[in-house]
Amino acid sequence: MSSFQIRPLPKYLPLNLNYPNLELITSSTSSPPSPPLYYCHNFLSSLECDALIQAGLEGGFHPSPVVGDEPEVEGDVSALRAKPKISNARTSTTIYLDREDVPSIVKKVTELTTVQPFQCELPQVAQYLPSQKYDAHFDAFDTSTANGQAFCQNGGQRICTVLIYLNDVGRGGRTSFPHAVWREDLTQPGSNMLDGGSFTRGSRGVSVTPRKGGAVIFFPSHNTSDANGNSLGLMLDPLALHRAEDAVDVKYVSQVWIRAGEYNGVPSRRLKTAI
Ligand SMILES: O=C(O)CCC(=O)C(=O)O
Ligand SMILES: [Fe+2]
Repeated sequence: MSSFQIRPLPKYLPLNLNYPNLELITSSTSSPPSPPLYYCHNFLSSLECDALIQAGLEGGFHPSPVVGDEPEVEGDVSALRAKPKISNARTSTTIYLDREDVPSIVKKVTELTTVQPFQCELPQVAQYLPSQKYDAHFDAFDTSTANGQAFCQNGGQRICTVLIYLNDVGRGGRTSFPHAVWREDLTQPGSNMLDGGSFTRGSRGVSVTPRKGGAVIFFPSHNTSDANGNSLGLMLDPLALHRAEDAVDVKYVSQVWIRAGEYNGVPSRRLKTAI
C-alpha cells in the first residue's frame, strides 16, 4: 500500500508559476468567472513531439474510450468496476504509454503541476484523422453517480489536464472552452510569451489552435464548499467544459490527466527506447 496522503488543495491544484513559458491566458476577474486556462509555449521539444507520434504510429492506435456518464449499477459502488466505453462522442484513436518510458515528459509534467509521478495517468498519444473529434466533455468524474465514484477508486478525482499538441494543425482540431474568458491585458496573438500559440477569443469562449510542443493546462475539478463553507471535496467544475473540434488536417496530442491520488494503469505498449 502506498503511504501517499492526498494533500488538501486550495481551490485549484497550484501550478509552478515559475515554469518557463507558462502563462495564464484567462481572466481572473470576469463575472461570471472564467475557468483558469494556462498555456505553456514549447512545453515539449520538437524531437519529443516527433518521438511520441512515432511511438503511437508504431504501436498501433486503438479507439479512444470515454468515461461513462451514466451509473451502470445502483447500490454498492465498491462492487463496481469502472468501465471506459467507446462512444461516437470521441472518435480519435489512442495509445497508452508507460510513465517509465517517457521520463522526460513525466518530469516536465510533474515539475509544472507540482504533483508526484504516480498521480499522472498513463501518458497518451491520440491521433485525430480528418473529421475525428471529441465532443464537449469535462475530463473529471461526476462523483454523484456510481460510475463516477467507481472511476475514482483507482487514483481519485482528475484534478488537472495537461494537453500537449504534438503537431501544427492548419485547419480544424482546435480545443475550445466555451466558458473561458480571455485575459484582457494579454494581447493576442503576439505577446512574447504567447507567440508560439494561436488563440481565438469570443466575448465568452477561447479556442486554442494546436501548435507543435505547446500545452494547455486546466482544472477539470476543484475543491468545492457548500453555502456554509463545509467542504464538498473535489467536484467536477462545469466551467471546465471543452471539446476537440472536428479535425480537418491530421492532429496528434498527448494528454496527461492528473489524479488526486495514486493511479495504476496498464500501458498498451512498452517502448524499446525511452523518450
Ligand atoms: O484533442 C483535444 O483538443 C482535446 C482532447 C481532450 O479534451 C481530452 O482528451 O480530454
Ligand atoms: Fe478533455
